Amino acid sequence: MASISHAITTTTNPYFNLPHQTQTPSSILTLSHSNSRRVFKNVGVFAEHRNSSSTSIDFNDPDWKFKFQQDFESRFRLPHITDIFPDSPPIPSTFCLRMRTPIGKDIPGHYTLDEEWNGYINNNDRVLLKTINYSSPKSAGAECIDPDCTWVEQWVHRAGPREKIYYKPEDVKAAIVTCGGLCPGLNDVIRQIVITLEIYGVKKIVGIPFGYRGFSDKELTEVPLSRKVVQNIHLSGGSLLGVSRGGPGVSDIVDSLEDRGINMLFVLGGNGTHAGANAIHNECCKRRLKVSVIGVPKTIDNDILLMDKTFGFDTAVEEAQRAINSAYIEAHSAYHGIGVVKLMGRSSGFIAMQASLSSGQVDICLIPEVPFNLHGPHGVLRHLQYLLEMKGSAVVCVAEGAGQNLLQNTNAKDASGNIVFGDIGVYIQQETKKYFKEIGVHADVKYIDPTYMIRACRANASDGILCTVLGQNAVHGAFAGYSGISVGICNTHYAYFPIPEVISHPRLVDPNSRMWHRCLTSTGQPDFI
Ligand SMILES: Nc1ncnc2c1ncn2[C@@H]1O[C@H](COP(=O)(O)OP(=O)(O)O)[C@@H](O)[C@H]1O
Ligand SMILES: O=P(O)(O)OC[C@H]1O[C@](O)(COP(=O)(O)O)[C@@H](O)[C@@H]1O
Ligand SMILES: [Mg+2]
Repeated sequence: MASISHAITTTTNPYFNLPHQTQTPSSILTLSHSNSRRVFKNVGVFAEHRNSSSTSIDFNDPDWKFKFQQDFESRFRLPHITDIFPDSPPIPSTFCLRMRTPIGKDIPGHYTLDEEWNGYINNNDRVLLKTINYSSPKSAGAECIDPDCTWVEQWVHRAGPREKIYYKPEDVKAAIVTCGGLCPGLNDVIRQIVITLEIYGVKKIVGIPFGYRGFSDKELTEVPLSRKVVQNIHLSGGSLLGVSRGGPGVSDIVDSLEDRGINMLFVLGGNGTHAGANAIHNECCKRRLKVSVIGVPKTIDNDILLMDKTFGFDTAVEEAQRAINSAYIEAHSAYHGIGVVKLMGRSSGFIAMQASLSSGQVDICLIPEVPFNLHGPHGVLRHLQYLLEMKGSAVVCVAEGAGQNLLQNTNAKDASGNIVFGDIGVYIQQETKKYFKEIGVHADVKYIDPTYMIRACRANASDGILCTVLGQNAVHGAFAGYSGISVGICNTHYAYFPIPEVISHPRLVDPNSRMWHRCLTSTGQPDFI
């Protein structure tokens, strides 16, 4: 309901002051949320930054912000091989862009065609991690550090080629391994890593087959990689090297690295794989091995912290919306049709949320982060009945990890230790059929499970670019001497992160975020509690 109130807007920069009714009459129209049924939970909680150091901050200390930033800087410091080998000499980079020096040397302010310009990243370059200044902890999606939601700058390390490198290309044996489930773009990243390594001058490049398992299984042999081998692999989905879950322990993997003489390891995988990569890095440090371990986050679930998105996610959403479209057409063409689509998303509902948003054909979106009831006056089934009455058909999009409390716990785990979920899609399908039968209303329920179809496809253009940049930056990070790091996109820039910071917990959809609110606005669904 709209209500009249008197308010004064405050703004610090007159040039960016948005025109507003407050600037003419003194009374303005503000939107009251008194009608809203939504409960805004966790207001003021910084979703991605919950950590022991920041929760122990004494905000009465006038220096708290300075101390927080110091702590942040040390947490985001990138492990470097000079931590173990302080005398390791830096050498001039063999990755050279000088042939591509900008022309127009006579134009003032432009670099000249001499030593000055080379296209390298300065080690002190930083990327701003958070770009919104929330003026109130009650702002939708506010991620706050202190109770007043004060602006605190948080900087992470910019990714890219450095002027000095810590490996002679002729001494490098690089290996690539792809672990976990499939994800669109794996081949694009493999390809770009190989191409960039070759540009640095590396000759020994191998692929480890079938994830970490390839380090221990004697029947699996290394795959020699070169530009020629990888030239066209991005034209198809999957992974040239194969993937797997489970596999040997960290100690066995590092034994294998030693035996094979591998000193650069590129690990493509999700949070499990990254936990493994970090453990491999730590073990190499313990054994005093000069090895760079670099992670490239791979997961259609998009559940890695601090990044705009992970590669393959966009493609998965695009494919998922095709399935939703089919469900919509089926439902819309049937008398009292209901389409149910189950999408991946173990603990995070990003695919379901984004696919619902992009398709615009979903009436009910269910994700693991938001509890719901199926039965009862506010349950999903009652709303489906309402939708059939009002519009004759309905589409439900459910993430695989949603509503697990409604199912029997199987206690089963996969080879990597991930919980095997009950099938929420099948359950919703069955319960829906039962419900409408019981109330004597005809309902034609169609269930679509496109799970493996959405991750086995080739990367789309946007993911193709992301993969290319991530692959290149992974190699730059290794040559720069970093280890135990991961590369990601952050506010459209590329950054390196210490692995523990991006996997401390799975990234989740924040039910207070604007994106989830937008999804709810789009579906028009109520709360199901
Ligand atoms: N905490 C961990 N420490 C070491 N290795 C791990 C850990 N969790 C998973 N792994 C290994 O990482 C690989 C991939 O993990 P998984 O959870 O299946 O996929 P993802 O990396 O996509 O999350 C598996 O080979 C698994 O054994
Ligand atoms: O059947 P699989 O291969 O275990 O994969 C299923 C899992 O793969 C995923 O798509 C991605 O998981 P990972 O990021 O761990 O590879 C999950 O959403 C899903 O639970
Ligand atoms: Mg995982």
